[in-house]
Amino acid sequence: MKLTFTKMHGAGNDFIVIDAISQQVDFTPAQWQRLADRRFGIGADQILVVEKAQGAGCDFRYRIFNNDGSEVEQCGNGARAFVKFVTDKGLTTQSSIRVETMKGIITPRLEADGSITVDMGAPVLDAARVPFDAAGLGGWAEGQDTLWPLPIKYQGGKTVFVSVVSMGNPHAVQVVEDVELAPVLETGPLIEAHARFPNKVNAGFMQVLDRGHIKLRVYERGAGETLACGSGACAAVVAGIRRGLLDSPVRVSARGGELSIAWAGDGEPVMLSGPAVTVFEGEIEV
Ligand SMILES: N[C@@H](CCC[C@H](N)C(=O)O)C(=O)O
Repeated sequence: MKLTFTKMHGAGNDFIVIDAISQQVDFTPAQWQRLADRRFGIGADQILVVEKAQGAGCDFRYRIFNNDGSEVEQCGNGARAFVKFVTDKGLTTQSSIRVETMKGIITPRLEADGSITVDMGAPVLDAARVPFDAAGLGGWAEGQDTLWPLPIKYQGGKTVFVSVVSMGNPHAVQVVEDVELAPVLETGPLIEAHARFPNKVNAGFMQVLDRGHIKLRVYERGAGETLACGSGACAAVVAGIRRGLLDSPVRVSARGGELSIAWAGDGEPVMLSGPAVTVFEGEIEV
């Protein structure tokens, strides 16, 4: 069958976006993997699938697949691409859209100036619900946050200290001195697959430049290091504010572009803003 798609990105985090309202889309993990493959397929960090809403009061359902074929709960940069896609394709005329994801409802909004802001919902800060297995681990308080020691098999054995946050999907965030020198590619996979995270985890490396500006790299679960991670930016800013290092709003400089995160504190939703760009449209035989 022939599948039409749109190639998009948000700050360099790239997506294949598929309209599954007008097309039959029911692929295996191996097929998703092949579509996202940069040599044998179209190439992308994630595939975003736009479907009709299932529940009342929602406008669409939004499914997300990592480039390893796994289906996941959340994608912040993807949510902005999603809004641009449904708007450009004439699937909605609303500026505020209620979208079902695997982990709840998110509410992205197309602003009058064309920028897109996503209400990502309130972060989950209870370690067990991230999920993170803290049994027998001595975490300690820093500000309102808890830092957890995570032993990893790197350079003969190292311990990294992480904040754990769920933005619908799990994140482990550590503060590093210089993000460009941080061993993201070496330790990212070890943190991603650490036994303390039963669903695996996205590993964030944050350098604090000042109280309103961070540099961030994220080794994404199921996708490797990407040029930006929206939910990772939210998790890093939440951890930084709770640790007493940052004040909202925070500018997040990723390798692929800039994001802006605002958060009023525990129980409040995290607001994510940033770009969404269409690169090309295409058709592929699946
Ligand atoms: N790029 C994303 C997150 C995509 C999902 C993530 N890799 C996971 O497995 O949780 C974003 O912008 O949030």
